[in-house]
Order: sequence, then C-alpha cells, then structure tokens
Amino acid sequence: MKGREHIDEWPVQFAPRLSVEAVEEGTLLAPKFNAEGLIPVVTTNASTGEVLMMGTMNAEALVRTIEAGEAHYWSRSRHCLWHKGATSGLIQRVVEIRVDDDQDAIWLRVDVDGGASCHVGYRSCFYRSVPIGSLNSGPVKLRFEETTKVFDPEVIYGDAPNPTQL
Ligand SMILES: N=c1c2ncn([C@@H]3O[C@H](COP(=O)(O)OP(=O)(O)OP(=O)(O)O)[C@@H](O)[C@H]3O)c2ncn1[C@@H]1O[C@H](COP(=O)(O)O)[C@@H](O)[C@H]1O
Ligand SMILES: [Mg+2]
Ligand SMILES: [Zn+2]
Repeated sequence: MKGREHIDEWPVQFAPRLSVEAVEEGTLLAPKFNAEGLIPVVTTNASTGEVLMMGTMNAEALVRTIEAGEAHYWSRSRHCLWHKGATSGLIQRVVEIRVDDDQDAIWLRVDVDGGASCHVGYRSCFYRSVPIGSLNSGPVKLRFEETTKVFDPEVIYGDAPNPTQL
C-alpha cells in the first residue's frame, strides 16, 4: 500500500484467528486468505439482490474497500490490485460488507455507477443460465437472461487485452 509499506501502518487492522468461537461468534474481523493470499468475494446489487460478480481480494484490496467504500479486487488475470471502475467509470459503491461464518468469504452489497458490472457489457457477469433437465446430446445450450448490453466494451475499454483466458 503506497506510503504504508508495513501492514501495521494500514488504516484497517485484522484480528488474529485465535479460536473457532472467536472467528464464528466474535465481533472482530479475522479474514482467512488462502495460500495465495486471496479471499473469494461475491458482489450483489444492494437493491435487487442480483448476483453481479464473483471476484477475489487480497488483504490490500479488502483494506482499500473498507477504507474507501468502493470495491477493490485482486485481478488474477492481470495480477494487480483492481479498483473496479477505474477505467470504465463503473464504480461499485459499497453499501454493506459481510463476512461469512468462518470468515473465508466476503459478500459486497453495492450500487453500481452506470448500472453494469461485467466487462462483457452486461449488468451481471451471470448473464446466462443453464437449462435444467435438458438432456439432448451435445453441449449444453445456454440461455441469455440478459439480452441487451448496458455498454459497448469496445468503446469503453478500447484495445485493452480481454481478461477472459481460455
Ligand atoms: N472490468 C473488468 C471486469 N468487470 C467484471 N469482471 C469480472 O470479474 C471477475 C473477476 O475478474 P479477474 O480479472 O479477477 O479474473 P479472475 O476470475 O480472478 O481470473 P480467471 O481465473 O477468471 O482468469 C470475472 O468474472 C470478470 O468477468 C471483470 N473482469 C475484468 N475487467 C477488466 O478490468 C479492466 C478495468 O475495467 P474497470 O474496472 O471496469 O474500469 C478492464 O481491462 C476490464 O476488461
Ligand atoms: Mg473468472
Ligand atoms: Zn463479467
């Protein structure tokens, strides 16, 4: 974190994970980051509950999100701290941050400037559904639940590399 190189200088401190009871029933934030230093984050629309994104944070992204009230993630495809909307203006304003029982998953409830959270141009990253019970042979055919894009990624992101990796 720029100008605050040591974790003790960060504006938000996490508690140590000293007991199951403290983690599950206590009142201190003691997040569990995985071996790569990451924690999964599910982000929903604060008004509608719609799931918008599944992302990851490192400790710095979580601290910055708490500090700024705007969603910050760790981009695994671009290997950098990612302030969502820094390029596109599609900032996610955090209404509430929740942590799950064992504190190894984060839930962000957000309002989104511009109404879209997906780099493909849709409102939600989960813009397609998988039909239940369709057992025809061949690949499962997806159904588009969102049919119009909120924005045109080519206009917004230009020639930036597409983060979707095959
Ligand atoms: N803007 C987005 C963006 N919005 C939503 N998402 C979704 O966020 C999820 C996490 O993205 P990551 O890049 O962290 O990828 P990952 O899932 O960790 O890594 P993979 O294993 O999938 O490669 C994915 O489901 C993405 O589809 C985005 N992923 C990438 N971007 C890129 O971020 C850059 C900045 O965009 P803004 O933040 O909108 O300014 C642009 O280059 C965009 O292409
Ligand atoms: Mg992904
Ligand atoms: Zn997406």
